[in-house]
Amino acid sequence: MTTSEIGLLGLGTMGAALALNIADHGFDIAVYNRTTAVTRDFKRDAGDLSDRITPTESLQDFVAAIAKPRAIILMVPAGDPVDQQIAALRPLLDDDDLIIDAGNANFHDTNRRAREAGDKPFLGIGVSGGEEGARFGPSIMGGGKKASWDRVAHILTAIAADHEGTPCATWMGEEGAGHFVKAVHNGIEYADMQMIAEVYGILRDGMGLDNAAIAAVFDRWNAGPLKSYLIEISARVAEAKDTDTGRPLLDIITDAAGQKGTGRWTAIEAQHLGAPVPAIEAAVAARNLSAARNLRKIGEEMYGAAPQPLDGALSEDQLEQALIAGKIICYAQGFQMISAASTQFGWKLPLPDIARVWREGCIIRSVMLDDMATALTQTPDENLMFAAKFADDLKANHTALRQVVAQAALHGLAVPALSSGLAYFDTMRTARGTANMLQGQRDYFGRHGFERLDRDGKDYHGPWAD
Ligand SMILES: NC(=O)C1=CN([C@@H]2O[C@H](COP(=O)(O)OP(=O)(O)OC[C@H]3O[C@@H](n4cnc5c(N)ncnc54)[C@H](OP(=O)(O)O)[C@@H]3O)[C@@H](O)[C@H]2O)C=CC1
Ligand SMILES: O=C(CO)[C@H](O)[C@H](O)COP(=O)(O)O
Repeated sequence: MTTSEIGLLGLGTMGAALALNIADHGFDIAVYNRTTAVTRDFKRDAGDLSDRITPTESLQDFVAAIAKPRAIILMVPAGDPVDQQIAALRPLLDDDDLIIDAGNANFHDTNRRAREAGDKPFLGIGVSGGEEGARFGPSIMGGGKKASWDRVAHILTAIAADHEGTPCATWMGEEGAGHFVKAVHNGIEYADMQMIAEVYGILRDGMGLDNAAIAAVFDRWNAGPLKSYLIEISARVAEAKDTDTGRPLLDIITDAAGQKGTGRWTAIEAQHLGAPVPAIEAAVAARNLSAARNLRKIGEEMYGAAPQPLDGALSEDQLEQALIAGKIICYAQGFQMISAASTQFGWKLPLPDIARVWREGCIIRSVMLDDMATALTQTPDENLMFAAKFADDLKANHTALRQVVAQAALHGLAVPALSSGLAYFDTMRTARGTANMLQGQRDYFGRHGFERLDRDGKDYHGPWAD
């Protein structure tokens, strides 16, 4: 039997698309799936690529079909399935065979698995782009030993998205570095999506636009500074019709958002790192609250429906500007978090390269990331809000963000991520804040002490100390 250059286990949405992508780039691939019928269907439906695909129906046959030293991609749900598959595979493998977890693992799990693997090669790679990205060019964020990355870099860079000749696949650092960067990517994704959804709510409830008009607004914005995959697909979602009923699809989708955990992990980790990402945290909270549909129904019955028409208080241009400002602020938070993690975990995460691999292939790809890559190349650890290009953009657009948040509040339209972004902006441009009151309170009730502006030293107390 001819042996394949690489193996892939888990032919779900992402695994099947990734396997076809690998085959499409000329690499022979062995595949295995827990449910055998899926493997057979996959081979049957692979068309011209079928010759490059070796389907297998047992782990033993799967391993035997891969050339040594082997490289095996796992594309199964994060958590126990990954541990189960590693445990099942390792006894069948040689010590120099490489296992690559390409799902959305929690980076703490990837750290643990890398340590458990010891000298046996193991990579954790974040893959973004959804099904289409996986099939035709995802963004890939690698973590683990550099030597292991180098063994498969020719395949990963070949299948990755391409931005003007540069592949969107980069090694980020040791152990869970790749999965950490993917988690922050997803956190930014949550905030970006939430801000778009909030603006959709204003267009719908505040301005009374129908779905087709909203799609047209998003399409128009997609030709300007907001040009991005998420704005583009928001237009497609807004204009879609339900194939069964012919009704606008958005009107029949339940207003409760799912989540698999990456946004929540980002918010939790940001708290551990002391690197605040409040827009991302607001987006995670908004998803949680979206699930509380029964409570929201009770609230509406009790208080009356909040959203009120804006009666011309806001223009579409102001909404566009508010989204520009909000987007810069949420990316600034994400990159600050990556910078903090880089120091905390000793990873030396390449911030400009991270912006570069996000320019194509991934869900948060946008024209803005090009300028972010340039800004981060000049000053990698600087808050993007202070980079000249984005400072200019924020100066031009923050007033609109303020007006949108203010008018939304006055008219009962919930905009938690935009509000949080504005509060972050205002906090970060206020040299004399209000935490002096917090320190006074802490000292009053707990003798925690405070610093003074007019003297050196750390442990002063107020007159209540006696
Ligand atoms: N969908 C997306 O847009 C993206 C997903 N990801 C991540 O990629 C990974 C895979 O996601 P996706 O392809 O969407 O998931 P799917 O649910 O479509 O597919 C899951 C695959 O894993 C297999 N599987 C599930 N549980 C086990 C198990 N315990 N042991 C062995 N095999 C198992 C399934 O096999 P079977 O056919 O037998 O059920 C199936 O092949 C996840 O970590 C996800 O978070 C990353 C980026 C984007
Ligand atoms: O990683 C992804 C995109 O980048 C996946 O689509 C992920 O499932 C999205 O997260 P969630 O399911 O929590 O919305």
